[in-house]
Amino acid sequence: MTATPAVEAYLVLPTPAAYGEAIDRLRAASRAYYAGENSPLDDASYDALRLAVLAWEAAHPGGAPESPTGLVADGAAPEGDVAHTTRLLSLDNVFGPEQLIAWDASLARRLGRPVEGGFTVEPKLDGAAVAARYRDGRLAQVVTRGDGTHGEDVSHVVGSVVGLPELLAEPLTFEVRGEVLFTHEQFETAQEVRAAHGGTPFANPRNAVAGTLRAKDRPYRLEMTFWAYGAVELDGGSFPPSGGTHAEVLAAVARAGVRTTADTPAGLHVVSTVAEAQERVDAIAALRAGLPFGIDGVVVKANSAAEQAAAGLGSRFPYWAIAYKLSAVERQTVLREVVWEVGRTGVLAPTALLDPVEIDGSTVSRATLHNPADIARRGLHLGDTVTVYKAGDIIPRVQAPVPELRPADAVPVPLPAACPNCAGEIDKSQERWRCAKGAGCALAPLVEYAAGRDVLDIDGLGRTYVRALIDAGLVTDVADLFTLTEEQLALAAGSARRGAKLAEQFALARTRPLSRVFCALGIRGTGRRMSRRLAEHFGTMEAIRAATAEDLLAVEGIGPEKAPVVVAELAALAPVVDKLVAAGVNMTEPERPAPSGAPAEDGAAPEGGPLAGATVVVTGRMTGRLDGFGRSAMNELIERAGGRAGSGVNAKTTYLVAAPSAGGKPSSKAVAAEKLGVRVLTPEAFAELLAGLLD
Ligand SMILES: NC(=O)c1ccc[n+]([C@@H]2O[C@H](COP(=O)([O-])OP(=O)(O)OC[C@H]3O[C@@H](n4cnc5c(N)ncnc54)[C@H](O)[C@@H]3O)[C@@H](O)[C@H]2O)c1
Ligand SMILES: [Zn+2]
Repeated sequence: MTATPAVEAYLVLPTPAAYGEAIDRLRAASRAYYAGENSPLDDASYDALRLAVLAWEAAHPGGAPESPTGLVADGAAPEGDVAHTTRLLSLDNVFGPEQLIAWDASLARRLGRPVEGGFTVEPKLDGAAVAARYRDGRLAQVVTRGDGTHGEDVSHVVGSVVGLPELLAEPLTFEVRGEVLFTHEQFETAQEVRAAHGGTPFANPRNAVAGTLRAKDRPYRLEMTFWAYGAVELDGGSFPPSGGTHAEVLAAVARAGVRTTADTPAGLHVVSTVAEAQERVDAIAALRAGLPFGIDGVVVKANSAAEQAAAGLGSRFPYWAIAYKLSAVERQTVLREVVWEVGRTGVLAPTALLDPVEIDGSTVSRATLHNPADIARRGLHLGDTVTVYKAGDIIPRVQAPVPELRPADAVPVPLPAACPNCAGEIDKSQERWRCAKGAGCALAPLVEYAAGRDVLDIDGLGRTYVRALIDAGLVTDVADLFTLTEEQLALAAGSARRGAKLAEQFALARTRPLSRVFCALGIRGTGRRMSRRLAEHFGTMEAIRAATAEDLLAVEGIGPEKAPVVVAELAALAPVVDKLVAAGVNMTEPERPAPSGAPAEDGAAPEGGPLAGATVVVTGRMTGRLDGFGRSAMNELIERAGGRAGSGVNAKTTYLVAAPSAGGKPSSKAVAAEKLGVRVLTPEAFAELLAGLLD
């Protein structure tokens, strides 16, 4: 897989007037962007416009002395008064493999020979550049990039940036340069803290960094993270040692106690040729969706300090480094409508309908929203231009509105007054609203889910039969499934033969473990994993029913908010559970044989187990003994073996379980695993490892 170019379609500016207008738009966008305000353009649109301006300038040399394209931050960064030790520059971009090769060739022309010292490849962290000055081991000052020669003093952030310690173990004096950003987790927290203080939500993590660096008198502090990608001498000090390579400088910085790009899950890689660099770029691109922070590209640098010095600096960027841009994962589009659907547990799920927009290789026209409180916190209006985020195979989500672009007739997103499914009352006691009928409201999705392979596994009971049974009034809750006669089934299934087959399946379904039966009930917050934990902890349905909210707190993942909800909903479902018991459905969880050594106490994840301490990522269809194991069955298996199931391959992954793909082309996860030296196991080999658990 090759990382796809971010911008494929180039705009063409037809007239000098269009060119002038484009420059004005760029400048206005940059001013907002670098000040941490909402830009009227998303990055992809900004980049496309900038490329058009560059193309016009190339065709009309000397035409525009006032153009921002040659300046750091388009000359639009807020003015600062702290002089940089040496200029702190931006990076030039490439958008594809050919351009990377061309960059290598241009570097060779500057050096008068091909690059000999090799290259480094590291993530392009999507935050804001800062220079942090350590004097005698103490963090003395933090300065923004500004216009590249002068930046703003933002030392007020000292103490709230992970990776940038206030005190080093040794009394070193030097300046470290790197990126400050909000990890996804820190960003979520930041949004909550900000909302709690009545602030408007940040449009995205990058924008939040720019704003947070500049905000000196906020009543709250937001934690951010720093990773260094360079260091220079300060006050004539002798650190970092000169003459080394880029990788050596970062290693020295790391030893001093400051985090570097090498410490990120994407890592810092040293390679000899630009072809190898391209492979690393692709590998990091494949990791992107699973990274705990945003990246907008991959940076390739000449590793040798001598070659860096020989290549030199331009006005806007160094010639010895290049940013390989990845496609934007965030775009702006218009929020047209919000639809509400009732899920299997009766929860009302809002979905945003958007003007279609291309993000990360697919067209997005729907995105998830969380709940009414969250919609209100974000201040979303119908008609708003909103930022939408999507990476890899995650479900697109609406991040925030751009209030500056709100049309006059925009209205706050209307919230439903009645259940959109049954028109009944809504229970608003929790942040996630729910039909007062609970799982009883949306019977079809509940029964379809219950019949699914990962739950009661009633083969042959698909959507159509479920609807037919409900329409005929034969099924009014999940328990009714088990009292259906063969004749009734035959009627719904359309033939006696199929009816008999279904009856056989129902007989099997009666024997499923408690965890699956419990999951079929549709209690809020009890998906497959939570149902399994509950069943393993209590052992029998009777014990779960007898449990108080306090008893439930002993189960991992159940907190004081969820516990009473589970107790109340289970109590409300008493008639259904009684009917299930009467129909002879199994109500116990089989004892798990403790895999090895330590017996599993209270059904908690075993301490030992063949996968103890391991993180396992699974991709593709399983084969051999694991044939038919879906994602949740695999996760269950991994957890039972004492391991942790991961979703994306990164440096912490122990194994990737992947069937060799039919076309012979490895999946992006397999490519990433190979680059990171993660062991790849076939489903057969993995089954072998867990043989004791599969019998
Ligand atoms: N939406 C808008 O209105 C708007 C306006 C201006 C700029 N932008 C976006 O910003 C980009 C240009 O901004 P820029 O000039 O700040 O450059 P940039 O952000 O594209 O690249 C340079 C920066 O990358 C950062 N960086 C991250 N990881 C790095 C690493 N490992 N090594 C070295 N540097 C690393 C540094 O902060 C450096 O200053 C545009 O391509 C555009 O996408 C958007
Ligand atoms: Zn309802």
